[in-house]
Amino acid sequence: MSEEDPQAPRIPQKGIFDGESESPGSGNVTKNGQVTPLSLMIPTFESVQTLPTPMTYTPPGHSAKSPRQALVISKRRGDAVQAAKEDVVVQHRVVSELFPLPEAAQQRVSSLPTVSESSSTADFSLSARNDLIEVDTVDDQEILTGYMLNRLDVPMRWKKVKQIGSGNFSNVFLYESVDPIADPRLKLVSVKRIKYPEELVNRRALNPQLAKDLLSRLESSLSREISILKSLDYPSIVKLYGINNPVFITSKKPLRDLMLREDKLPHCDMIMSYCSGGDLLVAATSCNGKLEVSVIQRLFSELVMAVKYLHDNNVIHRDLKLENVLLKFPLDAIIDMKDSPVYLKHNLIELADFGLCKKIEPGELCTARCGSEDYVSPEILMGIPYDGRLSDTWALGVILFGLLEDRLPFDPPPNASARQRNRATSHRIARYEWKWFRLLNEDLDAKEIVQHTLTRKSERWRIDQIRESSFVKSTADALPF
Ligand SMILES: Nc1ncnc2c1ncn2[C@@H]1O[C@H](COP(=O)(O)OP(=O)(O)OP(=O)(O)O)[C@@H](O)[C@H]1O
Repeated sequence: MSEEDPQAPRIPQKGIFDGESESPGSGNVTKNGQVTPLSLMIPTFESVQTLPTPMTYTPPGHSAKSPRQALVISKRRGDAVQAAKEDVVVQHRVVSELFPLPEAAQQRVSSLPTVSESSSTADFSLSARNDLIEVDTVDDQEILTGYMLNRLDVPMRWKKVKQIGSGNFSNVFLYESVDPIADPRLKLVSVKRIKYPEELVNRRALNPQLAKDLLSRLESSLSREISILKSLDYPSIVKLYGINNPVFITSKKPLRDLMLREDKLPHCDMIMSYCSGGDLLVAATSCNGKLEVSVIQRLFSELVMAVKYLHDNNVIHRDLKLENVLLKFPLDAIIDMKDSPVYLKHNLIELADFGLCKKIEPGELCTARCGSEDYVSPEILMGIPYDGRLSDTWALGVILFGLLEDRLPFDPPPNASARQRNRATSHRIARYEWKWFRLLNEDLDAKEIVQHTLTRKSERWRIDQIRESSFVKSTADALPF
């Protein structure tokens, strides 16, 4: 596809937002002059019928948002503070879900890759099977045997220390080497253990077609994540060192191959670099809004360099968010380093979670509606083909705003009325409805980045423009990588 916008469906009704032609904040004006909220429906577009689909799955018994409105609010974010305080990992189900649950029709699910981005399910080995799938679950595995990407023939062993994270698709653990190792980076590693959809694990009423579909999506996203991570080499991007089974590296259809061999769904452990500072969401939240602008500038500039590396290599991330920016050291240690030469010499972050990334052709547009609710761009919400690099720079704007304002831009504003609070985040995103509060009267060059990224795509800054902005340039120029 060309870089030009394809012929997206035009919306005939007045007052319905089309993501490009309406000005932010506009709506239907009634006879008495009141503005009614916009309706967000697109009649047809490939597999998309109704928009926006809220990009969150809320499991029964969980409320999607807690009433507090700050960076600490909502879903995983609400849990994050509690988790940080109690040093526990909180289970959460939010966003960027590749796997619809069987009851998805009634529930709120996001991130279904369109057919063009999923692999074919036609020859999936399950097709010949009955509807029972045995899953090799290893939740309590204390000793992990793994193979380095460059030495797939030599097993190495690590011992589990603790769980350090949890996402929709994985649990993440800290492991420590039990063998003598030459490379000190392999002493402490993080292990991303892929979570299989619960329906597969519990073997609940699984329709074989659905099972095939789920497994096919799982396999394609897993293979994509592994192959792209293998190809990346940048200090500020998480490193994939090894894997628990070489078949995940050597085969293009590892799940099918392993299922044929072992007659059960194999577990997948990705052995990766460890970031002892945890994720930026928890770190920033623990500062209670007191993160200094100079520290934000240092971390954000490095993040911009990481995303520039990706885009220069035709890779889009599609799930940029505070939770996926990992700190190499605890935030306190980073702040204490500020006056040391180390501060600008070494990478302080690693960008993680490449589960939704994609290698693209230079002008290619994407169609998969994926991402995380708070960070997703209007064009993805609208279901029109999108330039993944511009959706990444939108997400960078959300991240920077979040760090500067201590709240995410499309959360209900601090002074929101009850009606505004009840409105979906996607509604505010589609209307580009965000405002400065804390920084309203501040003259800060960081603000121009937010202004030029949280805007319609025809005006949105690309990564090189963010890199050259005054807020990023001075720091990025000083980094040796
Ligand atoms: N290398 C690492 N070092 C330290 N912590 C990590 C590392 N990798 C992941 N984590 C922690 O685990 C969490 C989940 O990891 P990750 O985002 O890769 O999983 P996921 O299942 O793909 O998540 P999501 O639901 O956001 O897609 C991260 O937010 C982070 O807190």
